[in-house]
Amino acid sequence: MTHHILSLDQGTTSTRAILFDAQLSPVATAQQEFDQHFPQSGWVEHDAQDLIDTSLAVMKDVIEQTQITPDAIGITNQRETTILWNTETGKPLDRAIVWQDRRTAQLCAELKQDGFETEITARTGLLLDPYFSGTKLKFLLDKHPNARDLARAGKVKFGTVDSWLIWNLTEGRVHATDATNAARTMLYNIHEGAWDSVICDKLDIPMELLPQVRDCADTYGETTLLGGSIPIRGVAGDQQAATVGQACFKQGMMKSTYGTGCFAVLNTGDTAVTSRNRMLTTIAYQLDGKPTYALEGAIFIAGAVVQWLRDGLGIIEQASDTLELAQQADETQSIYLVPAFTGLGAPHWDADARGAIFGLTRNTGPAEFAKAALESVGYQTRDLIEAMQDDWKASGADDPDTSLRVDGGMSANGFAMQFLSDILDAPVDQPKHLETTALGAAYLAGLSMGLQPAPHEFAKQWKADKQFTPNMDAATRTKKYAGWTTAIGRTLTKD
Ligand SMILES: Nc1ncnc2c1ncn2[C@@H]1O[C@H](COP(=O)(O)OP(=O)(O)O)[C@@H](O)[C@H]1O
Ligand SMILES: O=P(O)(O)OC[C@H](O)CO
Repeated sequence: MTHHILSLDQGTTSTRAILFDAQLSPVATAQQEFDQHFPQSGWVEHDAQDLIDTSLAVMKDVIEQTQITPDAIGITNQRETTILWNTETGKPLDRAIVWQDRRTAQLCAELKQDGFETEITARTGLLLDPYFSGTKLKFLLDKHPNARDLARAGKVKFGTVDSWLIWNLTEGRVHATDATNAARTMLYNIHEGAWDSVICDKLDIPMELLPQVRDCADTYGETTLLGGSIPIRGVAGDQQAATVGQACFKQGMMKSTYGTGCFAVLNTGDTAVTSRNRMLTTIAYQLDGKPTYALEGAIFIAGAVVQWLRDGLGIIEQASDTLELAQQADETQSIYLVPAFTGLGAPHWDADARGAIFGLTRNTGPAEFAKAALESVGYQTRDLIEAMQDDWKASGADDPDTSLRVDGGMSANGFAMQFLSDILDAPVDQPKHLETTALGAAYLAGLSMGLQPAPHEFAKQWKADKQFTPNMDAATRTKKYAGWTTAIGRTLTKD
């Protein structure tokens, strides 16, 4: 009998549901955007109820479109975003603090001065940065003075978005997260596979409020809110779900997702590789109680630079216009756009850097801007990949895979992907369905139900729809990348 899995992808700007059939082909899709709240400079919040409402709406939509009740649900989500709620009222204590929110920068700086970053990295694989949940949670507990006592009495719980969704979908019966989401909280010891009491003590976080950590393919209760009783059987953070969806199951394999930002993940297998280049050590996925580790690099601005060309400069009408425009650019101009609109992420981690453009002449126009914007994504990816590969080789491992699997909205841009291949001097592989995040969550749920084959069998089904191969001579590549390195050097606010 054929079966269907409903994948829920709760992202930063929108919530999507995709119903997959037994072959993991998409059957129906629904999407809803929700409001972003910016109460102060550098603060980003979501109304936690919006995340529930849009999730229920899109899931009901695909069920209504198809009249199919899915066999299971897989959840994938924006990571790190922090929610605290009262278990008696079911209401959040505050708005969700989103991963992009920088309000705890000062607290992180103080903890760094105390020398606490070494502890954080050794235990969690992360850096001491406001990006992660730990200091956001401390902020919320400090703001609501009785929250700690209520937490100790089991009346206040914490969760990343996955836990909040599971709690609501199971109507308060299950308080759980998966290992990949836990690994982004800065409270989870990725080596021991347990919440870390030293970090929780330091941040004054009562451990009673933390969710139970489970595998990515596991049981997460059932929901009766969509008609019938549907089990939740797969959970992973969105970048990790994309790693699964891209079938990067062997160590040395890499994927890079190009949405608003870009997140590159390198599977390092059983080894949690410590970075000497300020990359993150994280969990790619956890199956049968066994974590598979990864190195991760995050670029905050990728497709968002194209949005800026459209909404900020008004030089294009839609994102895809950049392709033709970039092809018309004057080859003799060397324009570098460093899109540090919200600082620079890995490997620089310079929160104070701001965007810059170099090499302008009187002949510079929209075409050169478009080209420089698309190229900036390739250059930034090379920065990440070189840092991760260096870490990987320094760990004594064999050379990593040279090919890069790409997905996400911006990977539809042929100019950007060809330049990426040129500047990396490596093949860039694109699968047919770019919705690999949702696919990964559906696969995990199917695996847990026994409806999908083991990872190595699933990996055989992965096919590149398009491959970009390097077509740039070595001298040009070296010269162009040297120009980028100079541009970055002139943009950074610190050495
Ligand atoms: N053809 C294209 N060329 C360049 N950028 C694109 C193209 N299509 C989409 N994008 C960019 O990709 C992003 C949307 O991708 P998506 O995967 O939906 O992102 P997210 O999940 O972060 O919202 C936008 O920032 C948009 O500017
Ligand atoms: O929701 P996205 O696709 O922008 O992904 C956000 C990341 O999970 C943040 O770490």
